[in-house]
Amino acid sequence: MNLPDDFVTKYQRLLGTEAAAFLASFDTPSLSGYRVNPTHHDLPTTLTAAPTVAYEPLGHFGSVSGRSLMHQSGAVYSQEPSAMFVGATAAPKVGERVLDLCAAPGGKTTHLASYLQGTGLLVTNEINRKRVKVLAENVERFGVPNAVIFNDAPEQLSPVFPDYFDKVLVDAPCSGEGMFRKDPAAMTYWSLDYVNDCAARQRDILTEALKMVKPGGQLIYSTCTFAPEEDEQMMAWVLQNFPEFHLVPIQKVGGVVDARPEWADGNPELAKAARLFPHLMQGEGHFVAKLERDTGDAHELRGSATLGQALTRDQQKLWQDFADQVLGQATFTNLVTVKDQLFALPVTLPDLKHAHVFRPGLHLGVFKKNRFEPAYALALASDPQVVSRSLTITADQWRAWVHGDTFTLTTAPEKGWYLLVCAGQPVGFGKVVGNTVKNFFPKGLRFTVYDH
Ligand SMILES: C[S@@+](CC[C@H](N)C(=O)[O-])C[C@H]1O[C@@H](n2cnc3c(N)ncnc32)[C@H](O)[C@@H]1O
Repeated sequence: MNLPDDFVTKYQRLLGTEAAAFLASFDTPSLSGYRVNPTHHDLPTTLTAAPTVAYEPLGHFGSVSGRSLMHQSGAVYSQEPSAMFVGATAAPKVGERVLDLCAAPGGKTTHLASYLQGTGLLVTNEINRKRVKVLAENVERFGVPNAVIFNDAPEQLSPVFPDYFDKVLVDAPCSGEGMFRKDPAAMTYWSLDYVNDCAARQRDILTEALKMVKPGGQLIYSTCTFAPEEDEQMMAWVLQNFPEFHLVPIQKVGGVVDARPEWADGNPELAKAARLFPHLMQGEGHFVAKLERDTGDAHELRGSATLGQALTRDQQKLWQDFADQVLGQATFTNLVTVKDQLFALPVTLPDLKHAHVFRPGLHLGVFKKNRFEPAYALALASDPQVVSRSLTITADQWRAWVHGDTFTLTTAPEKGWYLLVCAGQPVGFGKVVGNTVKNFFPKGLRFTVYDH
């Protein structure tokens, strides 16, 4: 691989005798990976028996097509193996309040969601307007029920959530050196100056992110770059400027190694952070650190967010009829409508000030005149083993479904909405009329499955 000259010189100087192995790793193939969704059942053994990633039991080596049933239904999330170390380090506990500040396209967010198991609160934010849509699609696809999605700059969120979260993840925009092997295009905008620009932006992001960690809470900082300016030096800067934070050790397995204090101010504490080098482990380059805030008093929050409107009596009845008939024992609380769209909010949020909510919670559906149409997001968050009305479809019918076509059944079941299930996986809500299944697969997500 034709690496930038300045890059080669810099890492020869930093790594000394190790540099040859490091630089040679850029000419070896990058590895793909995926995480399985722990809320899904009946996954094929071809997925679950593939070699696992040392630090993440849900993670496997291998690739899953974006046009496959397992991908579409949210049974898996494709993620580069080293990136899984970030979520595994954060490992939020059931019931915690978690913030993913730089979240699109959603790899870490969906991973954090697997740890939370639908409990607590997952605030997931993306500053970029286009990218927040992709984040929302992935959160929906993975069937995450407890996420609120924001589209804000960190400085818009920090006044809303002071001292609020048990865990804050800053998966920072960075110079991307760790991705050169997987995505050589990342080299085109790289320069020594770019590294310094990224570091300046990371200091701004961290300044706001640290304000949102509650006393005793943790901030996980990660990059996919080798640059010490963005890694050890960034953590040294936090320790020097925010004395209520200290680094806590990270368990290192599978070739993950200590960070390099000598690449910053020499503070031995920095070795508690982790480096993932492609010449030492199976994955791309990453840096991960875990900061913890001292215990103490938290800022008292006043006021609460007014999100959406309460349901009218008619809307309540339409929703309840649908829930009783199709969902069975599924229960959702905190229901609100936003322009006739129905959402279940995970919890009461504090006063949102000037923040921008992109999705206030799980999208349940939409009220249209005198009927209720269930949402795709609700289908993918539904458990086929729990809902009372489901329809098992064949692989060919699934292909028609994701292509946007109606399809016919050999017998006509009772008219109405059904959770369509293919090979045990939820794939959407279809409306059965006679022996026809009307297609409600979202237009923007439709695709063609080609034969190999
Ligand atoms: C490394 S990517 C995040 C990847 C994501 N965590 C995942 O695992 O899928 C960094 C993200 O930070 C966003 N970003 C860029 N500038 C930012 C800023 N000033 N504040 C917050 N986020 C920013 C980018 O748009 C990008 O989506």
